[in-house]
Amino acid sequence: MWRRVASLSPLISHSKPSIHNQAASTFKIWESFTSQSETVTPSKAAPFITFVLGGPGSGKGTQCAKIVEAFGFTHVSAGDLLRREIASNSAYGAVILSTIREGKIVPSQVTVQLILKEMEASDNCKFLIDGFPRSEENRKAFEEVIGAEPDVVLFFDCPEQEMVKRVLNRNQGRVDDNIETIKKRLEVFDELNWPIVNYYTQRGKLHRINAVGTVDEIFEKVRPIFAALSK
Ligand SMILES: Nc1ncnc2c1ncn2[C@@H]1O[C@H](COP(=O)(O)OP(=O)(O)O)[C@@H](O)[C@H]1O
Ligand SMILES: Nc1ccn([C@H]2C[C@H](O)[C@@H](COP(=O)(O)OP(=O)(O)O)O2)c(=O)n1
Ligand SMILES: [Mg+2]
Repeated sequence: MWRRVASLSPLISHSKPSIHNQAASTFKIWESFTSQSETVTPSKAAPFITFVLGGPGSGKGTQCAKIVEAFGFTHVSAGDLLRREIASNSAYGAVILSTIREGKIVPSQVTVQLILKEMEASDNCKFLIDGFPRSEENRKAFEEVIGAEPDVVLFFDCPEQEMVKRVLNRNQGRVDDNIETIKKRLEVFDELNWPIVNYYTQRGKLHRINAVGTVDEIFEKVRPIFAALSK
């Protein structure tokens, strides 16, 4: 495992080394990495982070499962973490539920803390952060709290009509998988997603993937991105 991660390390970049070092102390994995190889410098041993963008129903979760299987990432789904929070009747649960039901975005502070906790609890160092960031506010909050930028950003680009069709057929009993909420989610997505896409395009990190096709066809476009990194 370490060798694979070490081989990914030349592609790992971090824009704010000082904040990163500060946040690094919060990662158990950081300590284990730095003690595992004498050739590894701290900046190379940081977590390898992939953000997974795309509208509702674009296939993020489905492709994440394939990436986990093929490349050993840990899947951190922002939506799943928020739904877990609702189910646990936590202090934030009611607010999260009404926000999701309205098709809006939960305050970044809440989501980033949940993501951070999940990353801290993992022994893995390769993370797929699915459904995040969904706004510039999300993106900035992550950078401030975690102190690192993603190494790779995937964007599953899917026509609205196809996304609506998939969400309505999803059948997972989700409160937001109904036509009224989907319309709102698509409006929010259209309003907030493009600045994020533009930001990571400018930074040379974005991989735009046409999300129309079978699950396997789409994964064949995803695979080379990670295969190249682990060479
Ligand atoms: N390429 C695809 N073609 C058709 N249906 C798909 C495809 N990928 C995923 N699905 C289905 O569409 C629905 C939404 O997929 P999901 O992975 O949950 O998307 P997201 O996480 O982006 O909302 C699910 O029911 C899933 O099985
Ligand atoms: N970064 C995030 C991710 C999800 N949410 C909320 C709002 C989203 O509509 C719901 C569901 O997110 P999820 O990623 O599970 O949704 P899809 O898989 O794209 O259908 O959670 C959020 O507020 N902030
Ligand atoms: Mg999903």
